[in-house]
Amino acid sequence: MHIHNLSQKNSLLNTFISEIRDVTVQKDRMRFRRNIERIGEILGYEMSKVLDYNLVDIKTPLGTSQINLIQNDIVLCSILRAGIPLHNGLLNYFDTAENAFISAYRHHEGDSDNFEIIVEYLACPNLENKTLILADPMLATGRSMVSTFEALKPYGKPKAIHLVSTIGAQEGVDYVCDYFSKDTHLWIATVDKKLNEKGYIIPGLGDAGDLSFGEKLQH
Ligand SMILES: O=P(O)(O)OC[C@H]1O[C@H](OP(=O)(O)OP(=O)(O)O)[C@H](O)[C@@H]1O
Ligand SMILES: O=c1cc[nH]c(=O)[nH]1
Ligand SMILES: [Mg+2]
Repeated sequence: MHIHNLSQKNSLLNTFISEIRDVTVQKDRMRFRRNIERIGEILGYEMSKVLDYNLVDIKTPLGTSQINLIQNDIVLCSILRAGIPLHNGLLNYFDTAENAFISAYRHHEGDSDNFEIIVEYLACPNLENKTLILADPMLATGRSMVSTFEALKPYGKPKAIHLVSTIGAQEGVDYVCDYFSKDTHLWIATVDKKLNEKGYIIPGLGDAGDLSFGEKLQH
């Protein structure tokens, strides 16, 4: 897998990462969502550099200008619910993309720290020969990404796969590396060292879904 960990180079991205982590700043729900969206915009821009381009003639009022434009048929698939702000950020730049949505959540049996990933809602276009962007802000164990991709398989074989995330744990990065093919790209804002016993990224940021949309009841 091609891993692009963007925090390895200093940039404005660090400001947005620091704000989604900061226990005080992250309480501003609108700012939290907007920062995830801004990170999505930056990750999308970086990803655009490895897409396929065609030389196109653009007619101006005074002549013709030639420019390379993206020729990939992009399908942007996000994992509900925490994926929504990241989806919006990517869609701000890939404005003609087709869209897919899938829900994945952790189901805990009673008080147990163990959980299974439940995939329920799925709306997806044909993926055959498309460029699939699979977005989820948190890559903790990596199981949501993998379960999601398994559920997408009946929709066709993409010609390229780009995983997009804001904060990952090394364990989750290793897990998706083992599962996805070598030519898959991972675009990630930063990677933390570990997970706690409940599968939360440490230091991470807490629960991205709750921070974006409010706490949900466990069921
Ligand atoms: O890599 P994993 O270990 O699978 O964990 C990451 C998943 O956990 C979060 O979703 P959550 O289950 O909290 O659902 P939510 O979006 O409704 O908050 C997050 O948005 C990912 O989908
Ligand atoms: O740290 C984590 C792990 C999974 N999901 C989150 O929202 N945060
Ligand atoms: Mg959550």
